[in-house]
Amino acid sequence: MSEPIVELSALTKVFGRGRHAATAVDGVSLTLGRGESLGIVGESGSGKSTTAKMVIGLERPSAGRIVVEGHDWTRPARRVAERRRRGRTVQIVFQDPYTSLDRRQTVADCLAEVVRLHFGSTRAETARRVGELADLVGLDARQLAARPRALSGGQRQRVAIARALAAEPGVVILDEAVSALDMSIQAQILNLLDDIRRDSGVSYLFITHDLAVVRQVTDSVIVMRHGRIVEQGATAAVLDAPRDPYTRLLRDSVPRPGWDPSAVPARGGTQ
Ligand SMILES: Nc1ncnc2c1ncn2[C@@H]1O[C@H](COP(=O)(O)OP(=O)(O)OP(=O)(O)O)[C@@H](O)[C@H]1O
Repeated sequence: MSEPIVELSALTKVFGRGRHAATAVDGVSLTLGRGESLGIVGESGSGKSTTAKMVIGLERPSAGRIVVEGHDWTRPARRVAERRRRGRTVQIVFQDPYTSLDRRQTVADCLAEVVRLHFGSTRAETARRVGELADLVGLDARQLAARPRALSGGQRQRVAIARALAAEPGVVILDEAVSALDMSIQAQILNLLDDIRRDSGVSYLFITHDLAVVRQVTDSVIVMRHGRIVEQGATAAVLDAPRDPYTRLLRDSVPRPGWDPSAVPARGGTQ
């Protein structure tokens, strides 16, 4: 494996207290290497997003350790400079970028803001970088001048990806980032993400419930259930010959030619 960029050890998150305590993430350990793409799959509520939120500091771990680029990120950053450094190192793209884009800002202004924040660039440098980012994700001049409401879902997701890349991060977490897009747009965005990774060496943590997406864009995969890792390994090996009954169930639940829904065992069968 390449040099580790994110290392999680026995990461745990318990929401609530006493009788109301619920363990959302239960002792998750994983390593993401520089330039690698790691998938986290599992059904709704299995703890995928909570794991991601702990990495970017949106949730505080109850136990365990987070190390990013060799620095301990388990505790929240106290100083502004440290918060900014962390924000620059790991970026996240959510399923619905509309909620996280400022409706009053043009796309160009939105990207320029991030470039200035992280690099303090001059106007000319910022404009040049915004142009590069737009080229990278395939946004044209008209789209750069538009506000988010005038863009399609796929175009907005390109903006969200460009904004994440504007910080020149080592890691981008993609949390169901292509789930809301129709199949052809999804394929375009996945190809784009693949090209960007090859050219820039960025690492992806790819959170999804969609095994077809995992197969297309990840090198290795982790399968989560009830907050725990039930299986992990190289993506092709896990998907072609799953060892865990839950992974088999996930795989067999995906419709494909000749698929027989009646052959998928009931959930209880995997307990
Ligand atoms: N802020 C919170 N307070 C209490 N419980 C929470 C909170 N956030 C998440 N949970 C619970 O933690 C568990 C894991 O949720 P999480 O969102 O991480 O799952 P997920 O695998 O990402 O699901 P989905 O694919 O639906 O987003 C769920 O049972 C959820 O209800």
